[in-house]
Amino acid sequence: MILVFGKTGQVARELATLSGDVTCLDRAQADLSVPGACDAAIRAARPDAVINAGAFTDVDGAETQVALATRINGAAPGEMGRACADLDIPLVQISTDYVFDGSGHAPRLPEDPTGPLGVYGASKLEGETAVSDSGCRHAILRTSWVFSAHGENFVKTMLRLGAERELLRVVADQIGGPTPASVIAAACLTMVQGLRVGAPSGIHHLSGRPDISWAGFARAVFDVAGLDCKVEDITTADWPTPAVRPANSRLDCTSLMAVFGIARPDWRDGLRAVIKS
Ligand SMILES: NC(=O)C1=CN([C@@H]2O[C@H](COP(=O)(O)OP(=O)(O)OC[C@H]3O[C@@H](n4cnc5c(N)ncnc54)[C@H](OP(=O)(O)O)[C@@H]3O)[C@@H](O)[C@H]2O)C=CC1
Ligand SMILES: Cc1cn([C@H]2C[C@H](O)[C@@H](COP(=O)(O)OP(=O)(O)O[C@H]3O[C@@H](C)C(=O)[C@@H](O)[C@H]3O)O2)c(=O)[nH]c1=O
Repeated sequence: MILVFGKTGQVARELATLSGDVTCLDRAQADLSVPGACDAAIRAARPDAVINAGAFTDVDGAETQVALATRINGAAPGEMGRACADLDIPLVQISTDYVFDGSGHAPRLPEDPTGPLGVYGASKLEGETAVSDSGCRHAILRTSWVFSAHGENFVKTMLRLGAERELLRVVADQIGGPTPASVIAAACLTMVQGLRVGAPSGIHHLSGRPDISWAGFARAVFDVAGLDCKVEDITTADWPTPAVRPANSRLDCTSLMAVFGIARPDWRDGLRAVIKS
């Protein structure tokens, strides 16, 4: 059995759909903000592997809830890692493109220098380090711009706003790869299997192709949904937010193919499926 944290989230919901071998825990069963809760949950469940799909994902909210975001995204994964090391089971930790500073135009490799611009990214980077330092067999999967039919995401925001308005202003100078939650869930399961049969611990990237701006992604959403809403390209400076987002979120995903045989998905397929559902 694979134990999954973050039951109500986008990725965990897809994990539960994909596999009958997962047990997902919600906040009431394991509160990631409470020291000891993850350790106790793992020891009680005695799983064969753990996937952490739980996180504080409110990027702007993290700027003012620093301690809580850091506890959930930084300390809790470390606690999971230490429990997994003790029980000799693998851990898959999901992380984010927001650990990078967004400079330049080249796709980031897993080993490239990090430099988070905000609290969310910094807290997720702390989680990565804590998992790496825990001594467990692990895979850290950095992904980006996650969307699904459930929960909070950019696609659902665009569908809501696009149905109400004729024109939306959307930033065109932040570039990244939208990624279906279902693809991330499938990748997590593949990585668990790989780690169980000896794949090396490490960090990998997974994002949908082709890379695009948020404005371009919004246009694709309206196109697929048949919504008559225009998109005006704006700059990051035109859309001030509490947290600074990276301009270049391109991820180089080749190591995921090399180690686990997982290819970059075309996000347009996922978008059609999500909007249809
Ligand atoms: N969303 C995105 O665009 C991206 C996400 N990621 C990463 O992917 C992973 C999955 O993200 P996604 O599925 O979108 O996440 P969601 O925001 O959809 O879900 C987050 C989950 O974490 C849970 N959670 C939050 N706080 C706590 C807590 N204190 N105790 C227990 N559970 C808690 C939430 O529970 P509740 O419903 O109770 O709040 C929810 O189940 C995360 O690690 C995230 O950082 C990476 C890149 C992009
Ligand atoms: C709603 C809206 C947003 N925007 C901009 C703001 C921002 O720069 C960009 C994306 O907005 P959001 O706030 O939805 O996205 P954001 O919460 O920043 O998404 C991030 O979430 C975390 C969890 C991650 O890990 C990242 O990979 C990424 O997916 O779009 C517009 O320009 N116009 C709009 O109408």
